[in-house]
Amino acid sequence: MSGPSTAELRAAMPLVTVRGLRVSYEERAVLAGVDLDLFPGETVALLGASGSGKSTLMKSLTGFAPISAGAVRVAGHDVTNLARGEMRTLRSKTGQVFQQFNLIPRLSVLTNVLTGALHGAGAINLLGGFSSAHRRQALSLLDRVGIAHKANEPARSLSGGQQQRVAIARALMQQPSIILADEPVASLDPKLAGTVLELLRGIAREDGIPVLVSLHVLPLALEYSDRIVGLRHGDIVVTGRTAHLCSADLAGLYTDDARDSAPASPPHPGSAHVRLSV
Ligand SMILES: Nc1ncnc2c1ncn2[C@@H]1O[C@H](COP(=O)(O)OP(=O)(O)OP(=O)(O)O)[C@@H](O)[C@H]1O
Repeated sequence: MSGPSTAELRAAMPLVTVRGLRVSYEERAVLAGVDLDLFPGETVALLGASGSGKSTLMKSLTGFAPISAGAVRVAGHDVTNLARGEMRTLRSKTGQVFQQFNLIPRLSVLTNVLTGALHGAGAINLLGGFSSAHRRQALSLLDRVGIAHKANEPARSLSGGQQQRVAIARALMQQPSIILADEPVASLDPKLAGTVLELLRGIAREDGIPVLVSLHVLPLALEYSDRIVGLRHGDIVVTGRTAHLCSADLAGLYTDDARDSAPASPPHPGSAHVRLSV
């Protein structure tokens, strides 16, 4: 199945709009004025060396980073100015997938998926347990990620790749408007990594939601994303359709330099400052 065309992506309204985002920790700028749009149905790979600001950018989308300047809108919410109670709504719409899966090991696979419904809060009666509708939904999601046969096994008995599928099903239980996956395959071997990224990309397309996935392995980004955004010292220095980029365009993200860890603005002369049209 082919991905959304450029025209289709452009026609759609971005679900995420970030403009001039600055995040500082103890007066040290970690994001130095980042602009980003995420469109429905696309998988965007976020690349950059360790400490370049990938996780901070993701945290900024859910209000977990100390934003000092700029505008961040996610699914209609102004993250820099959330009304009372809006933070919970925003986070309930944001499916998150992590490197270490973050499952509850002793609980069954099915129960782990059901915990995704807790983000919706009110609908769940914790004392009474989950509704049969939620159970049916969770089972159907486990089927979708190819792991329904493990529903009653404790999560700890699953392999890493299987656990990440459970974590993805849990994220889908939230009926998310967006999925943020922070190094979701860093603990998996390359073959499993590919299948998990293929799954995420399929979800983006089928459900028409953006998936933002941070990765450390260039070939995986080049194979499993529609668009690439490369951070260097808190600044986006490479961005473009994946089909228009190659490893050489991205190498500058990882070159050493003599800088301290403060963000570069303007970028270091040796860095790739590539902007390709979407
Ligand atoms: N809570 C915090 N307090 C102080 N500094 C922080 C905090 N969180 C992140 N930083 C700093 O911000 C910079 C960017 O961190 P971030 O985790 O966003 O990088 P990253 O690109 O995701 O790195 P990695 O690939 O290693 O996960 C780093 O220098 C980090 O030390």
